[in-house]
Amino acid sequence: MAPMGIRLSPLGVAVFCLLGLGVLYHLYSGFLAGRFSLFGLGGEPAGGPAAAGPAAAADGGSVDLREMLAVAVLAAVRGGDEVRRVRESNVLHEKSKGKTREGADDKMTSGDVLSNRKMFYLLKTAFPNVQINTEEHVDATDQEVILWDRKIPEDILKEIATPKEVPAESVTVWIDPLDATQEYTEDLRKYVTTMVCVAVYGKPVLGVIHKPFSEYTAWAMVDGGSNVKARSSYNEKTPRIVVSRSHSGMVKQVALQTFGNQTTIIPAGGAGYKVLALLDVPDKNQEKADVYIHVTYIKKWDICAGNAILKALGGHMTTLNGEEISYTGSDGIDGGLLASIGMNHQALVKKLPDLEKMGHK
Ligand SMILES: Nc1ncnc2c1ncn2[C@@H]1O[C@H](COP(=O)(O)O)[C@@H](OP(=O)(O)O)[C@H]1O
Ligand SMILES: [Mg+2]
Repeated sequence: MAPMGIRLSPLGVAVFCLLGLGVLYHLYSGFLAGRFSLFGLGGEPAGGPAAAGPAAAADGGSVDLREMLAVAVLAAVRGGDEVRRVRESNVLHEKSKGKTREGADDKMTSGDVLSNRKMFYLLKTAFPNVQINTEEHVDATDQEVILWDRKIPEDILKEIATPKEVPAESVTVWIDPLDATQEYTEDLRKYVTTMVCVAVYGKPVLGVIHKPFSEYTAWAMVDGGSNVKARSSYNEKTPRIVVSRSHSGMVKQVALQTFGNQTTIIPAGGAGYKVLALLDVPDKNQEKADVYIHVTYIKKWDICAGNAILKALGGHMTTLNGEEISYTGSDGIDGGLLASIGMNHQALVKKLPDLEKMGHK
């Protein structure tokens, strides 16, 4: 006989244990589902978001995209301060990193290097577990610990009410510390931008384009919010086409062949500037265009932020064949670029001539 008359019924113990396990399971699965809800980003690894969540939690933890946006804006502005300071000093220390495939000088200045240092270390210190790809070399012996005060600006909080958590290992950040370096060396300041992009599973999700000489910043998050919008109308029939002024290749021939001789071509520097030309940007130095076309090789840090912003606003940036661009893996893309908003993008793709037949490649 049990002492004090307490007898444990085996059935009671079993029911109690089962109930306990049920409560634990409920708490655990609910917690993870909330933490890693990917708010319609798609592109999760095989097995879906349920597979992504626990695996990622065990590895690099999660990051909040709303916080990443706050730091990305700060990084673009701080990098831009360096870009402006160097330009105003008139001591650019301009040099060539080599040649592009087409034989143009691939330039770099102190503006690129110092902006890169600020932008990279701000993002890396705030988010040590995410992959960051940047245009310029990061000097590990010249580190700068720049702490983020963890404040999310009001305009971001107003647009994006809740945190957006994703697994840290799903994220790739792309930094362009100085877009339009060629034009920067020519003192064509309006074309210059600093850019940050965050891709999740290779899809561009948030983008920041900052103009250091106008102190204007555009940002947007797919399924989140933005501080910039599309214009109310675009000319689809005879569009104004913005193209590269220093890496043009056959772009003018392509544009005229596609849209006819009545089409206006606007040569401009910087991929960031050219994406802003498609949007409603309150900057008197910003030209306006209906379509952005690029035909030569281009790097992902040049285009990711613009791609994310266009996507967030309902526009498109694809290769000239209409293929989506994946922002993981290699640094560059070969298939050219077509960017549009407020028009039928696939119809534009169909109109474009076959570049291979035009002898582009
Ligand atoms: N064929 C090419 N090869 C390498 N980089 C290219 C390129 N065409 C454009 N780019 C880069 O893409 C950005 C926009 O180019 P563009 O002003 O000609 O439209 C510039 O970035 P950076 O200024 O950051 O180097 C430029 O160097
Ligand atoms: Mg650059």
